[in-house]
Amino acid sequence: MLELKYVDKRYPASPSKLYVNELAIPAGEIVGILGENGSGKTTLLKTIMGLGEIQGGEVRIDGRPVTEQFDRIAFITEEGSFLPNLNPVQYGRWLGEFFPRFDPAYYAELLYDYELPVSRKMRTFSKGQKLQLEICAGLAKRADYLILDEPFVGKDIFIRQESIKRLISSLNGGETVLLSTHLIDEIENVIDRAVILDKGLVGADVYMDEIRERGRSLAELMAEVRHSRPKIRMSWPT
Ligand SMILES: Nc1ncnc2c1ncn2[C@@H]1O[C@H](COP(=O)(O)OP(=O)(O)OP(=O)(O)O)[C@@H](O)[C@H]1O
Repeated sequence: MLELKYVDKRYPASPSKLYVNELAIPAGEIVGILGENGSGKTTLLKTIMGLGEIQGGEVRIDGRPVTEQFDRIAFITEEGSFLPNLNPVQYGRWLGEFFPRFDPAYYAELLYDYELPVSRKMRTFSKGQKLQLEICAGLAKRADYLILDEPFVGKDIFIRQESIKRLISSLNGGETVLLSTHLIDEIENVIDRAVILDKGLVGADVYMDEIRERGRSLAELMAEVRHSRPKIRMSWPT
């Protein structure tokens, strides 16, 4: 179980902030972290990963601070690996040194399944291949939490669909997936739950089954969150 309580995150010299009163995500859920540009999705995901200081509150996994359990989390970024001059085999050795649960045999199997060029430097990979390699690395870390921040940016529809399909089918049911994206139509049938951020606050937190039962769509719900935001009256000086 991932739990956030009274989390208060601010940036120096910026009016932006994130405040999460209470958010509990049981193991095994696939959760969409959604919201407009600048609503706080990346900030929330980084906070969950224990990156950067928070001004208040706590983030815990199974009752223990997230900062003591980095090995349980895999972060799959849109940029791909931070080690572009390595090839996937060398990258696998590096992962094995830093992630105690890393499973080299599973990694090799995934690289083969994804048909990735194993002896080419990662900087020569296409955006789609970089994403797929990061998915292989994330899964092979045998992490309990897979965090994907805007993984589909710059990828074509086939790579997007294939990557998400493979990722979901590779899960063993115990992993929790947190996925931020603007492509809500594409993940609507993949996620179990949607957490919609609005100006740094949780505007809605709903299960997809509930949305479907009510005959609603994610897009409608997001619009509702937007419209229920208190309006600030602006007037030009006379
Ligand atoms: N390092 C930083 N310093 C100051 N302000 C920041 C920093 N990072 C993010 N912010 C601000 O925090 C707010 C939330 O940013 P964040 O990147 O979390 O939003 P987002 O929902 O991921 O946006 P997008 O969909 O555009 O990627 C924004 O107003 C942003 O300008």
